[in-house]
Amino acid sequence: MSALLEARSLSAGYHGTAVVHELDLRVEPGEVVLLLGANGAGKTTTMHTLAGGLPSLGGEILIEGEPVRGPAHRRCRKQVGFVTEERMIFGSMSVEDNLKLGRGGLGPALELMPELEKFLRRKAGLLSGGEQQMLALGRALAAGPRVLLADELSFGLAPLIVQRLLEVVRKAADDGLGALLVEQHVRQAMTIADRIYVLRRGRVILQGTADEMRGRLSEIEDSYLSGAAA
Ligand SMILES: Nc1ncnc2c1ncn2[C@@H]1O[C@H](COP(=O)(O)OP(=O)(O)OP(=O)(O)O)[C@@H](O)[C@H]1O
Repeated sequence: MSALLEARSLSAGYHGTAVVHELDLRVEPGEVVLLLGANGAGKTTTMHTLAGGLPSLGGEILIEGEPVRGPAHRRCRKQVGFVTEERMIFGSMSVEDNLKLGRGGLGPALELMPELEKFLRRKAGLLSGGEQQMLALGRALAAGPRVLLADELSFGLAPLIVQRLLEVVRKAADDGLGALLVEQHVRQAMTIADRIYVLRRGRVILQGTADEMRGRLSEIEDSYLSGAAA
């Protein structure tokens, strides 16, 4: 069976110079997959390339078994949702209007994130960082993507909010979504993850199930995720 999202020997980078080399990665329906690595390992470059914001420098990206090449809007049509730490919301618009702008509309977003109901008339820019990210994630998931790419979804947020955002992603995966997450909150993210890839200098140096990795978490953090290991 085809993976929802697959990178085959993907090279990615800037101005023709690869910083991610021959990456092989799969996300299956129902899976939450973590992409980990120290600063500069190539996680964001990988996510932007998979999302279509950066052209790939080699290899293939397949969505539901079909190779994709086009720019980001073409990939969105292929049902890839993308959320980043930059909280893609319209700050001067109300929460309600932000949700209505999403392809999924208001109802499904509120079902996913009932917390947003009490803020509907508030300008999105006045919400806390965590509430803004709930808005961005709720809107992205309400659109019903097959794949969610989330780059530092919970950057700078309090643990309780991080837990809530991760729970929502887990629930969506339980309903059939495939999610690829880059997360600084490694221990928390591991609690909802199925599989993990660890990148170092743009190459996968470790991969396995979350169960396999959980027992080795301290070692993984010391060896691969510290700044010095980039
Ligand atoms: N716009 C850019 N132009 C040129 N090189 C870049 C650009 N953005 C990132 N890089 C380089 O690409 C490499 C990978 O960076 P990337 O941001 O993908 O890593 P990362 O794993 O996401 O790190 P971090 O956790 O710090 O965000 C780094 O060497 C970085 O300096």
